[in-house]
Amino acid sequence: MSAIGEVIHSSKKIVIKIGSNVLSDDQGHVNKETLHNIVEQVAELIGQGKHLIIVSSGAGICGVAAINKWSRRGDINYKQALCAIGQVELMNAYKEFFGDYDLHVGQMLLTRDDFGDHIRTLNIRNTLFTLVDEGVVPIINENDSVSVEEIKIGDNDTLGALTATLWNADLLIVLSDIDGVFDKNPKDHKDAELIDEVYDIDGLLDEIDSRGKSSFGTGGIVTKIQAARRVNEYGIPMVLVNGKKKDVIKNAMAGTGKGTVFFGKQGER
Ligand SMILES: Nc1ncnc2c1ncn2[C@@H]1O[C@H](COP(=O)(O)OP(=O)(O)O)[C@@H](O)[C@H]1O
Ligand SMILES: N[C@@H](CCC(=O)OP(=O)(O)O)C(=O)O
Repeated sequence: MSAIGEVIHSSKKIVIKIGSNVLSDDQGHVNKETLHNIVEQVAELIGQGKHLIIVSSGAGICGVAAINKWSRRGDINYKQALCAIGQVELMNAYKEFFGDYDLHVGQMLLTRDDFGDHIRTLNIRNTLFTLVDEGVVPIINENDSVSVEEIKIGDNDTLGALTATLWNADLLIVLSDIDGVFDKNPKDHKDAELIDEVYDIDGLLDEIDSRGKSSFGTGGIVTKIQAARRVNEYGIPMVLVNGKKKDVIKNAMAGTGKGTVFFGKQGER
């Protein structure tokens, strides 16, 4: 079996982070086919007895499509208003699609402060454990409408990693719009080569060109690598695969398909 397949099979508690570009089309409408396929795969994992938490981006871009204006407004109050609108669109889609599998969803909107406060982290943990124990799928996003610069987490790769460590997950899966980490941006370079296993993150950062990100993305590949570093420090591996590809998790488990798995030094074999 492939390393990615093995790591997903052997993990019981999994956090899946889904990027804006995976969820929305070029105009910002929820990409229903892709999202439904991801939900189907999550439902299947739950059916196999795994515990799942979703960290979902996409509020901002779904807000643009929903209200059909303000897309070019740079002012923070408009950005926050768009997230308030788009978060509803996003959750409507999740509620509808998980409903097809008789699964309920619960929304949690968090800020950086929540992760720095002992009582709040305890409450987050309690809520997460209760939802998951009761078979409900928690869907987390940053609380963008209240997150001014000073208290912002800033990107959901980091939020995914913070969630994975807080919940003591066995694995973080990041779904983006690329097949994994390459030696250079595959969107700009046809000859970019995929790196399928990473044990040394400092070495990786020295080795690759990490410039550029997708149109709606926030952090690019750098925040994904930082997220890997964060979870690897706790002994949690991270898998990066292309969430736009149909059945990507299923195929990874079957040993087909591409991706990068970050084991970190602790996972060195
Ligand atoms: N070396 C690299 N390997 C893979 N992707 C890269 C690399 N350098 C830059 N990128 C860019 O990072 C993007 C993914 O990050 P981002 O746009 O933030 O996505 P998401 O919305 O999934 O968080 C890719 O679309 C790609 O253009
Ligand atoms: N919280 C923001 C997403 C921030 C973010 O990190 O986006 P992405 O890089 O697409 O994962 C939103 O919902 O629009």
